Amino acid sequence: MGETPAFCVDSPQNGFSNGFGLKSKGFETSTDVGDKTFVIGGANNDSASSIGVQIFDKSTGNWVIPTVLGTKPKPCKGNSAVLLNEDRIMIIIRGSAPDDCIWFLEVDTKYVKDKKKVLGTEVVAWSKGVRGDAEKPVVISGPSGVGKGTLINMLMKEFPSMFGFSVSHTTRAPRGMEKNGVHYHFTERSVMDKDIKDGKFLEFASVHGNLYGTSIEAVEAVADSGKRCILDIDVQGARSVRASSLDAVFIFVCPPSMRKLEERLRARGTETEEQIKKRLRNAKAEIEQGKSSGIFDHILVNDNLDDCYENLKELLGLDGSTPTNHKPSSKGIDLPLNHLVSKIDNKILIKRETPELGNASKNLIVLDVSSLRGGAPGRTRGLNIYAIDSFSDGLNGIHKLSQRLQHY
Ligand SMILES: Nc1nc2c(ncn2[C@@H]2O[C@H](COP(=O)(O)OP(=O)(O)O)[C@@H](O)[C@H]2O)c(=O)[nH]1
Ligand SMILES: Nc1ncnc2c1ncn2[C@@H]1O[C@H](COP(=O)(O)OP(=O)(O)O)[C@@H](O)[C@H]1O
Repeated sequence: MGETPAFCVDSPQNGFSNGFGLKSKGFETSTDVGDKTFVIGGANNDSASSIGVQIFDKSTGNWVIPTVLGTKPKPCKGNSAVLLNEDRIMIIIRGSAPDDCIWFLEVDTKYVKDKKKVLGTEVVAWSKGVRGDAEKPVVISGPSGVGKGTLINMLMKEFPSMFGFSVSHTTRAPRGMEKNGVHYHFTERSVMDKDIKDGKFLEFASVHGNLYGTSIEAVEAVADSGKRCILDIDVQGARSVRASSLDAVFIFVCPPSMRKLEERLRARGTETEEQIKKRLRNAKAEIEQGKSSGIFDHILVNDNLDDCYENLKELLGLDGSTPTNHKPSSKGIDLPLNHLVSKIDNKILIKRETPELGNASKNLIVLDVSSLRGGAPGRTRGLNIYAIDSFSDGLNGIHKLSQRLQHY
């Protein structure tokens, strides 16, 4: 048997306690989940550009370096760790920018369990926490030629700083105007098969005889740019995403008739006769599934393009008053550098350690984690944050707390 990792607090300068008996020395914290101890902090083993994660398996006495998915937080001067629902650890990063201080390390969520099965290794996944209901990703599906690409282009043109396109991988050949890395990542089948096996895809499906898939990186690249992610994927892909933790808005676009759909496909002139026939055959089943599967939140009929576009904008909450250069709000959290962390029910209390600024300062920050949504891959939404002025005893009980809560 190996030794259980021991972490002790020497002094506040060298380490800190987060209030739960989870202690760190230097820049690491340790959190027990079942038989495993997750040690989080320092730099990642293979790169100094991200925070490290190691697992001590108490049942075997072995240390394990897990496969770490997701965009990772940068190395930091220390963190506090709070276990939530036995399946994810909330990490509060010390000394980071206000929009970069709350992260979640998923250790046993459905997403992580699925990836463990695929990869056959220990897996953890990072997801950054964002306040409130930062705009959900948008999944758009519909038969070939219905106008998905046209509608998405209109949206991206009108709101360039708001939306980002999830660039899929595909094994199909590029069309004349299509650019690698912009419209698709055009890929060899063997490469894509391997990447799928390695767990790099959120979803994939065989569509009209080619393989298509959304990589985790594609979704995270958009989230990292602070934009709302748009996915143009088929119904099978939408079903997979629905079953994932992405927590998106699902929209299905229907043609006004099969005849109109055929006309559009032919007028586009990008497919051979054989490919057009195949796409029209598949369209019938796709429309049936789109309407009856329960996957989609909204069904849009693309008859008149301008009307359909207006309806799409309305669904996405983009009424006339939305500035076209609007960005999804990503207000951060100004955490005091030195703080103590504790948990009461679904509230995480972050108490300033040195309230020398006096009672006028916000001494206690409360993170309400009762309605978290989403998660890896992508963001964890639904964090609610409050601050309390002069709070003499931060751990005095939830009843007192609730009387004093005020919006931050
Ligand atoms: N599941 C899945 N479907 C995708 C993805 N990317 C594109 N598709 C779908 O594949 C189908 C064919 O796309 P494409 O070859 O661009 O043809 P088009 O729909 O006629 O423009 C469409 O239904 C797309 O929505 C993806 O990453 N995953
Ligand atoms: N409402 C519409 N009325 C007429 N033509 C349309 C309409 N919407 C899109 N189109 C045209 O139909 C063709 C197929 O649209 P596209 O956006 O490429 O479809 P998809 O991405 O769903 O395959 C394009 O030539 C486009 O200009």
